[in-house]
Amino acid sequence: SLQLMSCQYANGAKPSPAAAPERLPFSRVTPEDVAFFRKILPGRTITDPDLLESNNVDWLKSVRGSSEVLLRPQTTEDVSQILKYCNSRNLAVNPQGGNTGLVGGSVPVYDEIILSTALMNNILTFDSISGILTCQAGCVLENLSLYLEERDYIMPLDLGAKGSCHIGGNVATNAGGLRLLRYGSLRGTVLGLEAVLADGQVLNCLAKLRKDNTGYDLKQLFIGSEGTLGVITAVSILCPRKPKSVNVVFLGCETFEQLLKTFQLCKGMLGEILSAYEFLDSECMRLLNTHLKLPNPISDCPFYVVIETSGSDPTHDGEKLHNFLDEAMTSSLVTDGTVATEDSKIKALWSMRERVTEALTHDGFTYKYDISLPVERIYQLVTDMREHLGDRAKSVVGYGHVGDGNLHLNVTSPTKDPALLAAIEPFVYEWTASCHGSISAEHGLGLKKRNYIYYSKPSQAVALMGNIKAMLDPKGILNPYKTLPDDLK
Ligand SMILES: O=C(O)CC[C@@H](O)C(=O)O
Ligand SMILES: [Zn+2]
Repeated sequence: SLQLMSCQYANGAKPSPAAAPERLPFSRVTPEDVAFFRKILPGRTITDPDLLESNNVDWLKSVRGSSEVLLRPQTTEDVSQILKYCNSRNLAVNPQGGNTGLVGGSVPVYDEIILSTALMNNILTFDSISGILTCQAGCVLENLSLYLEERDYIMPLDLGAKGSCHIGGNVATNAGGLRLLRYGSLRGTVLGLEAVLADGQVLNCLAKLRKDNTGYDLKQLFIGSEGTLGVITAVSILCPRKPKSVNVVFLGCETFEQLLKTFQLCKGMLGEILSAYEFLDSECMRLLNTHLKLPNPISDCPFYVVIETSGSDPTHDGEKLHNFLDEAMTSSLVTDGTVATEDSKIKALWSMRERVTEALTHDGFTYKYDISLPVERIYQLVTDMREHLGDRAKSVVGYGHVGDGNLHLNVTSPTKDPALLAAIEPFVYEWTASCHGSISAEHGLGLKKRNYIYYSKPSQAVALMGNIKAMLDPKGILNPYKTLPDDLK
Protein backbone atom coordinates (compact mmCIF):
# COMPACT_ATOMS: atom_id res chain seq x y z
CA SER A 1 0.00 0.00 0.00
CA LEU A 2 1.15 3.52 -0.81
CA GLN A 3 2.23 6.14 1.68
CA LEU A 4 0.20 9.32 1.64
CA MET A 5 1.72 11.66 -0.88
CA SER A 6 3.06 15.03 0.13
CA CYS A 7 2.02 16.61 -3.15
CA GLN A 8 -0.79 18.74 -4.45
CA TYR A 9 -2.73 15.78 -5.86
CA ALA A 10 -3.09 14.14 -2.46
CA ASN A 11 -6.29 16.11 -1.81
CA GLY A 12 -7.05 17.92 -5.06
CA ALA A 13 -8.15 16.87 -8.52
CA LYS A 14 -5.77 14.58 -10.36
CA PRO A 15 -4.75 15.52 -13.88
CA SER A 16 -6.30 13.35 -16.56
CA PRO A 17 -3.89 11.65 -18.95
CA ALA A 18 -6.01 12.44 -21.99
CA ALA A 19 -6.22 16.20 -21.34
CA ALA A 20 -5.18 18.14 -24.46
CA PRO A 21 -4.42 21.83 -24.05
CA GLU A 22 -6.56 24.43 -25.78
CA ARG A 23 -4.95 26.59 -28.46
CA LEU A 24 -3.85 29.83 -26.86
CA PRO A 25 -4.79 33.11 -28.59
CA PHE A 26 -1.59 33.57 -30.61
CA SER A 27 -1.76 35.26 -34.03
CA ARG A 28 -2.02 33.08 -37.11
CA VAL A 29 0.68 33.26 -39.77
CA THR A 30 -0.31 35.60 -42.63
CA PRO A 31 1.15 35.92 -46.17
CA GLU A 32 2.84 39.13 -44.95
CA ASP A 33 4.59 37.17 -42.19
CA VAL A 34 5.81 34.60 -44.71
CA ALA A 35 7.04 37.42 -46.97
CA PHE A 36 9.03 38.85 -44.04
CA PHE A 37 10.59 35.45 -43.25
CA ARG A 38 11.46 34.89 -46.90
CA LYS A 39 13.23 38.25 -46.94
CA ILE A 40 15.43 37.47 -43.91
CA LEU A 41 15.80 33.72 -44.65
CA PRO A 42 15.75 33.40 -48.45
CA GLY A 43 15.51 29.71 -49.44
CA ARG A 44 15.31 28.75 -45.78
CA THR A 45 11.65 29.52 -45.17
CA ILE A 46 9.74 26.30 -45.88
CA THR A 47 5.96 26.21 -46.39
CA ASP A 48 5.55 23.07 -48.55
CA PRO A 49 3.40 20.75 -46.35
CA ASP A 50 5.26 17.65 -47.60
CA LEU A 51 8.59 19.11 -46.49
CA LEU A 52 7.09 20.07 -43.13
CA GLU A 53 5.60 16.63 -42.45
CA SER A 54 8.57 15.15 -40.57
CA ASN A 55 9.03 18.32 -38.49
CA ASN A 56 5.38 18.24 -37.41
CA VAL A 57 5.51 14.74 -35.90
CA ASP A 58 7.66 13.39 -33.08
CA TRP A 59 9.99 10.38 -33.33
CA LEU A 60 7.46 8.13 -31.60
CA LYS A 61 4.72 9.37 -33.96
CA SER A 62 2.58 10.07 -30.92
CA VAL A 63 2.23 13.85 -31.21
CA ARG A 64 1.38 15.66 -34.42
CA GLY A 65 1.26 19.42 -34.92
CA SER A 66 -0.04 21.42 -37.87
CA SER A 67 2.63 24.05 -38.40
CA GLU A 68 2.68 25.66 -41.83
CA VAL A 69 6.07 27.36 -41.56
CA LEU A 70 9.52 25.91 -40.95
CA LEU A 71 12.40 28.37 -40.52
CA ARG A 72 16.02 27.28 -40.90
CA PRO A 73 18.28 30.01 -39.50
CA GLN A 74 22.08 29.76 -39.90
CA THR A 75 23.25 32.36 -37.42
CA THR A 76 22.41 33.74 -33.98
CA GLU A 77 21.50 37.00 -35.72
CA ASP A 78 18.92 35.10 -37.85
CA VAL A 79 17.37 33.62 -34.68
CA SER A 80 17.33 37.04 -33.06
CA GLN A 81 15.49 38.61 -36.00
CA ILE A 82 12.96 35.76 -36.10
CA LEU A 83 12.12 35.99 -32.41
CA LYS A 84 12.00 39.78 -32.37
CA TYR A 85 9.46 39.64 -35.18
CA CYS A 86 7.42 36.75 -33.74
CA ASN A 87 7.28 38.40 -30.34
CA SER A 88 6.01 41.68 -31.81
CA ARG A 89 3.43 39.80 -33.90
CA ASN A 90 2.45 37.43 -31.04
CA LEU A 91 3.35 34.36 -33.12
CA ALA A 92 4.18 31.17 -31.20
CA VAL A 93 7.47 29.38 -31.91
CA ASN A 94 8.51 25.75 -31.48
CA PRO A 95 12.32 25.47 -31.24
CA GLN A 96 13.43 22.14 -32.73
CA GLY A 97 16.73 20.26 -32.77
CA GLY A 98 17.02 16.68 -34.02
CA ASN A 99 13.43 15.95 -32.95
CA THR A 100 14.35 12.79 -31.04
CA GLY A 101 12.62 13.76 -27.79
CA LEU A 102 10.30 11.26 -26.12
CA VAL A 103 7.82 13.54 -24.29
CA GLY A 104 6.38 15.55 -27.20
CA GLY A 105 8.50 18.61 -26.41
CA SER A 106 10.14 18.99 -29.81
CA VAL A 107 7.11 19.31 -32.10
CA PRO A 108 4.40 21.96 -32.43
CA VAL A 109 1.05 21.24 -30.79
CA TYR A 110 -0.97 23.55 -33.07
CA ASP A 111 0.37 25.92 -35.72
CA GLU A 112 3.50 27.17 -33.93
CA ILE A 113 6.28 28.24 -36.30
CA ILE A 114 9.03 25.63 -36.25
CA LEU A 115 12.49 27.11 -35.69
CA SER A 116 14.96 24.38 -36.61
CA THR A 117 18.64 24.46 -35.60
CA ALA A 118 19.57 22.05 -38.44
CA LEU A 119 21.65 24.61 -40.38
CA MET A 120 23.42 25.95 -37.29
CA ASN A 121 26.02 23.21 -37.35
CA ASN A 122 29.43 24.85 -37.17
CA ILE A 123 32.10 23.96 -34.66
CA LEU A 124 33.42 27.32 -33.46
CA THR A 125 36.55 26.52 -31.43
CA PHE A 126 38.28 23.60 -29.77
CA ASP A 127 41.08 24.03 -27.25
CA SER A 128 43.17 20.87 -27.21
CA ILE A 129 44.79 21.76 -23.89
CA SER A 130 41.67 22.39 -21.83
CA GLY A 131 39.37 20.12 -23.90
CA ILE A 132 36.78 22.89 -24.21
CA LEU A 133 34.62 22.76 -27.33
CA THR A 134 32.37 25.59 -28.50
CA CYS A 135 29.89 24.98 -31.26
CA GLN A 136 26.56 26.04 -32.67
CA ALA A 137 23.41 24.42 -31.31
CA GLY A 138 22.57 22.37 -34.39
CA CYS A 139 25.70 20.19 -34.41
CA VAL A 140 24.70 16.52 -34.43
CA LEU A 141 26.05 14.75 -31.33
CA GLU A 142 27.72 11.96 -33.34
CA ASN A 143 29.50 14.48 -35.60
CA LEU A 144 30.90 16.21 -32.53
CA SER A 145 32.04 12.84 -31.18
CA LEU A 146 33.83 12.01 -34.45
CA TYR A 147 35.46 15.46 -34.57
CA LEU A 148 36.72 15.06 -31.00
CA GLU A 149 37.89 11.47 -31.38
CA GLU A 150 40.25 12.60 -34.15
CA ARG A 151 41.74 14.96 -31.58
CA ASP A 152 41.94 12.36 -28.80
CA TYR A 153 38.90 13.63 -26.89
CA ILE A 154 35.28 12.48 -26.51
CA MET A 155 31.95 14.12 -25.75
CA PRO A 156 30.92 13.84 -22.07
CA LEU A 157 27.54 12.46 -23.16
CA ASP A 158 26.43 9.61 -25.36
CA LEU A 159 22.90 8.51 -26.19
CA GLY A 160 21.15 6.07 -28.49
CA ALA A 161 19.86 9.02 -30.57
CA LYS A 162 23.39 10.34 -31.23
CA GLY A 163 23.05 10.03 -35.02
CA SER A 164 20.27 12.64 -35.18
CA CYS A 165 20.04 14.61 -31.92
CA HIS A 166 21.48 18.15 -31.81
CA ILE A 167 23.71 19.34 -29.00
CA GLY A 168 21.45 22.38 -28.50
CA GLY A 169 18.49 20.05 -27.95
CA ASN A 170 20.57 17.88 -25.63
CA VAL A 171 21.39 20.93 -23.52
CA ALA A 172 17.85 22.34 -23.70
CA THR A 173 16.50 19.03 -22.34
CA ASN A 174 19.49 18.27 -20.09
CA ALA A 175 19.77 14.86 -21.74
CA GLY A 176 21.43 12.22 -19.55
CA GLY A 177 22.42 9.12 -21.49
CA LEU A 178 24.92 6.34 -21.05
CA ARG A 179 28.02 8.12 -19.69
CA LEU A 180 26.44 10.24 -16.95
CA LEU A 181 27.67 7.87 -14.26
CA ARG A 182 31.24 8.80 -15.19
CA TYR A 183 31.17 12.37 -16.51
CA GLY A 184 28.16 13.82 -14.71
CA SER A 185 25.25 15.78 -16.17
CA LEU A 186 25.32 18.66 -18.65
CA ARG A 187 24.71 20.94 -15.69
CA GLY A 188 28.36 20.33 -14.85
CA THR A 189 29.98 19.90 -18.25
CA VAL A 190 28.31 22.82 -20.04
CA LEU A 191 30.56 25.76 -19.19
CA GLY A 192 28.66 28.39 -21.11
CA LEU A 193 25.91 29.02 -23.59
CA GLU A 194 24.42 31.64 -25.83
CA ALA A 195 20.65 31.96 -25.98
CA VAL A 196 18.24 34.23 -27.80
CA LEU A 197 15.42 35.47 -25.59
CA ALA A 198 11.79 35.72 -26.64
CA ASP A 199 12.13 39.39 -27.63
CA GLY A 200 15.19 38.74 -29.79
CA GLN A 201 17.84 39.86 -27.28
CA VAL A 202 21.01 37.79 -27.47
CA LEU A 203 22.25 36.61 -24.07
CA ASN A 204 25.93 35.83 -24.41
CA CYS A 205 26.97 33.59 -21.52
CA LEU A 206 29.32 31.58 -23.69
CA ALA A 207 32.09 31.44 -21.05
CA LYS A 208 34.88 28.93 -21.53
CA LEU A 209 35.97 28.79 -17.92
CA ARG A 210 35.99 25.96 -15.41
CA LYS A 211 35.30 28.39 -12.60
CA ASP A 212 33.17 31.53 -12.63
CA ASN A 213 31.36 32.69 -9.51
CA THR A 214 30.24 36.10 -10.73
CA GLY A 215 26.61 36.23 -9.72
CA TYR A 216 23.74 33.93 -10.59
CA ASP A 217 24.56 31.11 -12.99
CA LEU A 218 22.01 32.04 -15.66
CA LYS A 219 23.00 29.29 -18.08
CA GLN A 220 21.45 26.76 -15.68
CA LEU A 221 18.03 28.30 -16.37
CA PHE A 222 18.28 27.34 -20.02
CA ILE A 223 19.70 23.86 -19.39
CA GLY A 224 16.65 21.61 -19.10
CA SER A 225 14.12 24.37 -19.88
CA GLU A 226 13.03 22.63 -23.12
CA GLY A 227 13.07 25.81 -25.21
CA THR A 228 10.51 27.58 -23.03
CA LEU A 229 12.83 30.36 -21.81
CA GLY A 230 15.01 31.04 -24.84
CA VAL A 231 16.52 29.40 -27.90
CA ILE A 232 20.01 28.05 -27.25
CA THR A 233 22.19 29.02 -30.22
CA ALA A 234 25.69 27.98 -29.08
CA VAL A 235 27.29 26.05 -26.23
CA SER A 236 30.71 25.48 -24.72
CA ILE A 237 31.35 22.06 -23.24
CA LEU A 238 34.15 20.52 -21.25
CA CYS A 239 35.23 17.30 -22.95
CA PRO A 240 37.14 14.40 -21.39
CA ARG A 241 40.23 12.77 -22.97
CA LYS A 242 39.53 9.72 -25.09
CA PRO A 243 40.22 6.68 -22.93
CA LYS A 244 43.08 4.49 -24.20
CA SER A 245 41.43 1.32 -23.05
CA VAL A 246 37.72 0.49 -23.19
CA ASN A 247 36.14 -2.81 -22.15
CA VAL A 248 32.51 -3.84 -22.19
CA VAL A 249 31.08 -6.78 -20.26
CA PHE A 250 27.63 -8.29 -20.72
CA LEU A 251 26.48 -10.28 -17.68
CA GLY A 252 23.42 -12.22 -16.58
CA CYS A 253 21.94 -12.21 -13.06
CA GLU A 254 19.26 -14.41 -11.48
CA THR A 255 17.65 -11.64 -9.41
CA PHE A 256 17.60 -7.85 -9.27
CA GLU A 257 19.09 -8.06 -5.80
CA GLN A 258 22.11 -9.85 -7.25
CA LEU A 259 22.32 -7.22 -9.96
CA LEU A 260 22.53 -4.54 -7.25
CA LYS A 261 25.13 -6.51 -5.29
CA THR A 262 27.12 -6.81 -8.51
CA PHE A 263 26.90 -3.01 -8.85
CA GLN A 264 28.28 -2.59 -5.34
CA LEU A 265 31.10 -5.02 -6.03
CA CYS A 266 31.83 -3.32 -9.31
CA LYS A 267 32.08 0.14 -7.74
CA GLY A 268 34.49 -1.23 -5.17
CA MET A 269 36.67 -3.25 -7.53
CA LEU A 270 36.61 -1.19 -10.73
CA GLY A 271 36.39 2.19 -9.01
CA GLU A 272 37.80 4.96 -11.17
CA ILE A 273 37.64 3.02 -14.47
CA LEU A 274 33.90 2.25 -14.28
CA SER A 275 32.10 4.34 -16.94
CA ALA A 276 28.66 2.73 -17.27
CA TYR A 277 26.42 0.28 -15.41
CA GLU A 278 23.23 -0.32 -17.39
CA PHE A 279 20.56 -3.02 -17.24
CA LEU A 280 17.75 -4.66 -19.18
CA ASP A 281 15.33 -7.38 -18.15
CA SER A 282 14.45 -10.62 -19.93
CA GLU A 283 11.36 -8.98 -21.49
CA CYS A 284 13.66 -6.48 -23.24
CA MET A 285 15.79 -9.38 -24.45
CA ARG A 286 12.70 -11.09 -25.85
CA LEU A 287 11.81 -7.94 -27.82
CA LEU A 288 15.39 -7.57 -29.13
CA ASN A 289 15.29 -11.21 -30.30
CA THR A 290 11.81 -11.05 -31.80
CA HIS A 291 11.72 -7.63 -33.43
CA LEU A 292 15.37 -6.88 -34.27
CA LYS A 293 16.67 -10.46 -34.59
CA LEU A 294 19.49 -9.65 -32.17
CA PRO A 295 20.63 -12.92 -30.56
CA ASN A 296 21.34 -13.10 -26.84
CA PRO A 297 25.17 -13.10 -26.49
CA ILE A 298 24.95 -15.21 -23.30
CA SER A 299 22.53 -17.78 -21.84
CA ASP A 300 18.97 -16.79 -20.87
CA CYS A 301 18.71 -14.93 -17.54
CA PRO A 302 16.06 -12.79 -15.82
CA PHE A 303 18.39 -9.73 -15.82
CA TYR A 304 21.25 -8.49 -17.96
CA VAL A 305 23.94 -5.92 -17.17
CA VAL A 306 26.17 -3.88 -19.47
CA ILE A 307 29.31 -2.69 -17.70
CA GLU A 308 31.79 -0.41 -19.42
CA THR A 309 35.25 0.48 -18.18
CA SER A 310 37.29 3.37 -19.59
CA GLY A 311 40.87 3.84 -18.51
CA SER A 312 44.36 4.70 -19.64
CA ASP A 313 46.22 1.42 -19.27
CA PRO A 314 44.89 -1.75 -20.96
CA THR A 315 46.94 -4.07 -18.76
CA HIS A 316 45.86 -2.43 -15.53
CA ASP A 317 42.19 -2.28 -16.66
CA GLY A 318 42.25 -5.89 -17.89
CA GLU A 319 43.61 -7.09 -14.58
CA LYS A 320 41.00 -5.22 -12.58
CA LEU A 321 38.21 -6.46 -14.77
CA HIS A 322 39.48 -10.04 -14.51
CA ASN A 323 39.55 -9.86 -10.72
CA PHE A 324 36.08 -8.37 -10.61
CA LEU A 325 34.62 -11.04 -12.91
CA ASP A 326 36.34 -13.77 -10.94
CA GLU A 327 34.81 -12.50 -7.71
CA ALA A 328 31.35 -11.97 -9.24
CA MET A 329 31.32 -15.53 -10.65
CA THR A 330 32.71 -17.34 -7.60
CA SER A 331 30.28 -15.55 -5.28
CA SER A 332 27.46 -16.55 -7.69
CA LEU A 333 26.30 -12.98 -8.21
CA VAL A 334 26.38 -13.48 -11.96
CA THR A 335 25.50 -16.65 -13.82
CA ASP A 336 26.98 -16.00 -17.25
CA GLY A 337 28.89 -13.31 -19.09
CA THR A 338 31.00 -12.21 -22.05
CA VAL A 339 33.73 -9.59 -22.41
CA ALA A 340 34.59 -7.34 -25.37
CA THR A 341 37.74 -5.33 -25.95
CA GLU A 342 37.62 -4.84 -29.70
CA ASP A 343 35.46 -2.16 -31.27
CA SER A 344 32.99 -4.27 -33.25
CA LYS A 345 32.13 -6.53 -30.32
CA ILE A 346 31.89 -3.54 -27.98
CA LYS A 347 29.38 -1.99 -30.38
CA ALA A 348 27.43 -5.25 -30.63
CA LEU A 349 27.14 -5.59 -26.86
CA TRP A 350 26.15 -1.95 -26.45
CA SER A 351 23.40 -2.34 -29.05
CA MET A 352 21.66 -4.84 -26.75
CA ARG A 353 21.05 -1.92 -24.43
CA GLU A 354 20.85 0.99 -26.89
CA ARG A 355 18.34 -0.64 -29.24
CA VAL A 356 15.67 -1.57 -26.67
CA THR A 357 13.79 1.67 -27.50
CA GLU A 358 13.79 0.74 -31.19
CA ALA A 359 12.65 -2.84 -30.44
CA LEU A 360 9.73 -1.45 -28.43
CA THR A 361 8.46 0.60 -31.39
CA HIS A 362 7.91 -2.73 -33.24
CA ASP A 363 5.95 -4.20 -30.34
CA GLY A 364 3.04 -1.79 -30.58
CA PHE A 365 1.99 1.53 -29.10
CA THR A 366 4.44 2.34 -26.30
CA TYR A 367 3.72 4.16 -23.04
CA LYS A 368 7.04 5.44 -21.69
CA TYR A 369 8.07 6.27 -18.14
CA ASP A 370 11.45 7.67 -17.15
CA ILE A 371 11.65 7.47 -13.39
CA SER A 372 14.30 8.37 -10.79
CA LEU A 373 14.14 6.30 -7.62
CA PRO A 374 16.40 5.16 -4.82
CA VAL A 375 18.36 2.52 -6.76
CA GLU A 376 17.27 -0.40 -4.58
CA ARG A 377 13.60 0.33 -5.46
CA ILE A 378 13.81 0.64 -9.23
CA TYR A 379 12.77 -2.85 -10.25
CA GLN A 380 9.97 -3.12 -7.69
CA LEU A 381 8.05 -0.60 -9.79
CA VAL A 382 8.24 -2.89 -12.83
CA THR A 383 7.07 -5.91 -10.84
CA ASP A 384 4.21 -3.95 -9.25
CA MET A 385 3.15 -2.50 -12.60
CA ARG A 386 3.11 -5.97 -14.20
CA GLU A 387 0.92 -7.27 -11.42
CA HIS A 388 -1.29 -4.17 -11.50
CA LEU A 389 -1.91 -4.39 -15.27
CA GLY A 390 -2.20 -8.18 -15.55
CA ASP A 391 -3.10 -9.15 -19.12
CA ARG A 392 -4.26 -5.64 -20.06
CA ALA A 393 -0.74 -4.84 -21.35
CA LYS A 394 1.10 -6.60 -24.17
CA SER A 395 4.58 -6.14 -22.68
CA VAL A 396 5.83 -4.45 -19.51
CA VAL A 397 9.59 -3.97 -19.64
CA GLY A 398 12.23 -2.44 -17.41
CA TYR A 399 15.70 -1.21 -18.38
CA GLY A 400 17.86 1.80 -17.75
CA HIS A 401 20.69 3.48 -15.96
CA VAL A 402 21.17 1.55 -12.70
CA GLY A 403 24.24 3.61 -11.89
CA ASP A 404 22.09 6.77 -11.88
CA GLY A 405 18.99 5.28 -10.18
CA ASN A 406 17.07 5.85 -13.42
CA LEU A 407 14.50 3.29 -14.56
CA HIS A 408 12.92 3.21 -18.02
CA LEU A 409 9.58 1.49 -17.57
CA ASN A 410 7.77 0.91 -20.86
CA VAL A 411 4.34 -0.63 -21.45
CA THR A 412 3.12 -1.65 -24.89
CA SER A 413 -0.28 -2.48 -26.33
CA PRO A 414 -1.31 -3.51 -29.88
CA THR A 415 -2.84 -0.06 -30.47
CA LYS A 416 -3.33 3.18 -28.57
CA ASP A 417 -5.47 2.19 -25.58
CA PRO A 418 -7.00 4.91 -23.34
CA ALA A 419 -8.25 2.34 -20.82
CA LEU A 420 -4.75 0.93 -20.45
CA LEU A 421 -3.35 4.45 -20.08
CA ALA A 422 -5.86 5.17 -17.33
CA ALA A 423 -4.66 2.03 -15.55
CA ILE A 424 -1.01 3.11 -15.77
CA GLU A 425 -1.43 6.79 -14.88
CA PRO A 426 -1.58 8.07 -12.20
CA PHE A 427 -0.61 4.69 -10.62
CA VAL A 428 2.98 5.05 -11.85
CA TYR A 429 3.26 8.66 -10.63
CA GLU A 430 1.74 7.92 -7.22
CA TRP A 431 4.11 5.01 -6.78
CA THR A 432 7.04 7.28 -7.68
CA ALA A 433 5.92 10.12 -5.40
CA SER A 434 5.51 7.68 -2.51
CA CYS A 435 9.26 6.97 -2.79
CA HIS A 436 10.12 10.66 -3.29
CA GLY A 437 11.31 9.85 -6.79
CA SER A 438 11.19 11.96 -9.94
CA ILE A 439 8.55 11.41 -12.62
CA SER A 440 11.07 12.52 -15.24
CA ALA A 441 14.68 11.59 -14.65
CA GLU A 442 16.17 12.66 -17.98
CA HIS A 443 13.56 12.98 -20.75
CA GLY A 444 11.94 16.19 -19.47
CA LEU A 445 8.26 17.08 -19.18
CA GLY A 446 7.49 18.29 -22.71
CA LEU A 447 3.82 18.12 -23.66
CA LYS A 448 3.10 14.71 -22.16
CA LYS A 449 4.32 14.98 -18.59
CA ARG A 450 3.92 18.66 -17.70
CA ASN A 451 0.65 18.27 -15.81
CA TYR A 452 2.24 15.70 -13.49
CA ILE A 453 4.97 18.10 -12.30
CA TYR A 454 3.43 18.38 -8.80
CA TYR A 455 4.22 14.73 -8.13
CA SER A 456 7.89 15.76 -8.02
CA LYS A 457 7.92 19.49 -7.24
CA PRO A 458 6.20 21.50 -4.50
CA SER A 459 3.68 24.10 -5.68
CA GLN A 460 5.94 26.98 -4.51
CA ALA A 461 8.66 25.75 -6.86
CA VAL A 462 6.22 25.46 -9.78
CA ALA A 463 4.85 28.95 -9.09
CA LEU A 464 8.39 30.35 -9.12
CA MET A 465 9.01 28.60 -12.44
CA GLY A 466 5.89 30.39 -13.72
CA ASN A 467 7.29 33.74 -12.57
CA ILE A 468 10.59 33.09 -14.34
CA LYS A 469 8.72 32.14 -17.51
CA ALA A 470 6.60 35.32 -17.31
CA MET A 471 9.70 37.46 -16.84
CA LEU A 472 11.68 35.99 -19.74
CA ASP A 473 8.80 35.36 -22.14
CA PRO A 474 5.89 37.63 -21.14
CA LYS A 475 3.78 36.71 -24.16
CA GLY A 476 4.47 33.00 -23.76
CA ILE A 477 5.50 32.54 -27.41
CA LEU A 478 8.35 30.11 -26.74
CA ASN A 479 7.37 26.43 -26.96
CA PRO A 480 3.86 26.93 -25.53
CA TYR A 481 2.02 23.93 -23.98
CA LYS A 482 5.37 22.48 -22.82
CA THR A 483 7.11 21.89 -19.47
CA LEU A 484 4.84 24.05 -17.28
CA PRO A 485 1.42 22.72 -16.20
CA ASP A 486 -1.84 24.06 -17.60
CA ASP A 487 -2.99 25.33 -14.22
CA LEU A 488 -0.33 28.07 -14.23
CA LYS A 489 -2.15 30.08 -16.84
O1 LIG B 1 12.89 4.76 -24.77
C1 LIG B 1 13.06 4.98 -23.58
O2 LIG B 1 12.12 4.94 -22.76
C2 LIG B 1 14.47 5.32 -23.05
C3 LIG B 1 15.36 5.97 -24.06
C4 LIG B 1 16.74 6.35 -23.52
O3 LIG B 1 16.63 7.28 -22.49
C5 LIG B 1 17.55 5.17 -23.10
O4 LIG B 1 18.19 5.24 -22.04
O5 LIG B 1 17.61 4.18 -23.84
ZN1 LIG C 1 17.85 6.75 -20.79
